[in-house]
Amino acid sequence: MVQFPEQFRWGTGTYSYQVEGAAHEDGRGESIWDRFCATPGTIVNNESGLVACDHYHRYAEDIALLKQLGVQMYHFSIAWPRIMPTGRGPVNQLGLDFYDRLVDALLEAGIEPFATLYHWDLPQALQDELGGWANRETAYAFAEYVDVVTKHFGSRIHNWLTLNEPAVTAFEGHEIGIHAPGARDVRLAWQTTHHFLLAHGLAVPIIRANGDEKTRVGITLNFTQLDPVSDTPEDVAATRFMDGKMHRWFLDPIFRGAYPADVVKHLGDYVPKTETGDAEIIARPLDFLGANYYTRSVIKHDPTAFSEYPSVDVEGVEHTEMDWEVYPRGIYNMLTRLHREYAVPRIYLVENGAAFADAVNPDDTVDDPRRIAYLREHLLQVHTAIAEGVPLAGYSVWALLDNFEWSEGYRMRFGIVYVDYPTQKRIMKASGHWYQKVIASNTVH
Ligand SMILES: CO[C@H](O)c1c[n+]2c([nH]1)[C@H](O)[C@@H](O)[C@H](O)[C@H]2CO
Repeated sequence: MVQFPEQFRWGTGTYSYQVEGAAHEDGRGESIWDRFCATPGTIVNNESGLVACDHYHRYAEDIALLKQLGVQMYHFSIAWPRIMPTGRGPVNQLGLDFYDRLVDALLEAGIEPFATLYHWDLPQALQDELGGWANRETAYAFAEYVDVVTKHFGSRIHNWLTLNEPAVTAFEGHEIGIHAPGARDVRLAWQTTHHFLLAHGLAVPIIRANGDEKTRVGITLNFTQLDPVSDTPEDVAATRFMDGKMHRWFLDPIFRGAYPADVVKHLGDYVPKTETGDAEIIARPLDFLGANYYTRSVIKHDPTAFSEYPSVDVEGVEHTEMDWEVYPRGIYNMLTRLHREYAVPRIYLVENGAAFADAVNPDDTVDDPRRIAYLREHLLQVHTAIAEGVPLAGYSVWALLDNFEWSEGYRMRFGIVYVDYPTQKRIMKASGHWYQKVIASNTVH
């Protein structure tokens, strides 16, 4: 049994496009994910976030679940297309009204809102008019949107995350093309990384100016344990590059003020175009780093590869429904690395969880022992990292609800609460009951 620190905060989360639904309601504008999902063949079963978990209407019921769990914090994202339906200019009051209801209900429930300003749902109008994140102008449009939102919520929301996982939306959305907007252009993908980071840096002082003495600002980055399939120089070099692409390309400009030289060298003339002053904007000091961890990837060299090296499947070990290896030690490695190599002032673990084939029993219960085991093993590693001095202030399990899992649609269930989509009935899974006890006792057995 391990005891977590006194002030340690427990949470969970959802994100706008994955749970809200109400895609055409109350003035919400089209997002690139609405457009992407409308393109046949992009999403399993051609599903979309049009209805999702109907959280837009059922948020009070979902906050009651948060209260039942006993969480102290709740991660959610604000949908830019609800606030500024065309991305710039006119503000949609009904969009602000929804998040007013959500935030006020969270505060009423004694739950700290952790708001992410961008979780991939760019207004489609900006994709059409500017080319989306390929255009530097979109970073400035993001800054305008951030100003509107933080002026409105700055006295009630004190924990802000500018972006969620710029690496994932940059490369899966613009290089691999399995995420919106579905581009497949290596040069464009790398250029979007710079515009995401610029958007982040532009947002930081705006959030602070519109906040108060309790305002804290961060960004959420994704981390995967990366190991070479062999110790040959080629496999080791391929792994180092992927660590550069997915981790250091974002950590270094934010915490060290420059892109990693080895990746810049590798990219050659594919390196993004930047402007004087960008590095200083991106490196504006943060109060905390949000970190997401799920799995390990074992990387191998491929002589034809340039920007993406393949991973190999590891036999004989547990995998989740996403075919992700269960590798708890990786969360420890990630946390201690951030502390050791980047001296991050404070870290929140924003997402950690697993998809398993959950099913409802005849008595309306959901047994998910594998998710409990996954969470327990990762939390034990988290505790070890904290005991070694990592400034981890809180942990948030992904996710509160089963939800729209991007290109996988609804077949992947990450929730500690089961969602029966046809009826929208919520059922707390065994893992939810287990997590409730963890929070109540602040211990993991
Ligand atoms: C390698 O996993 C990534 O870090 C990652 C995993 N996940 C994410 N990022 C996204 O932030 C969530 O929207 C997903 O629902 C969630 C589960 O897939």
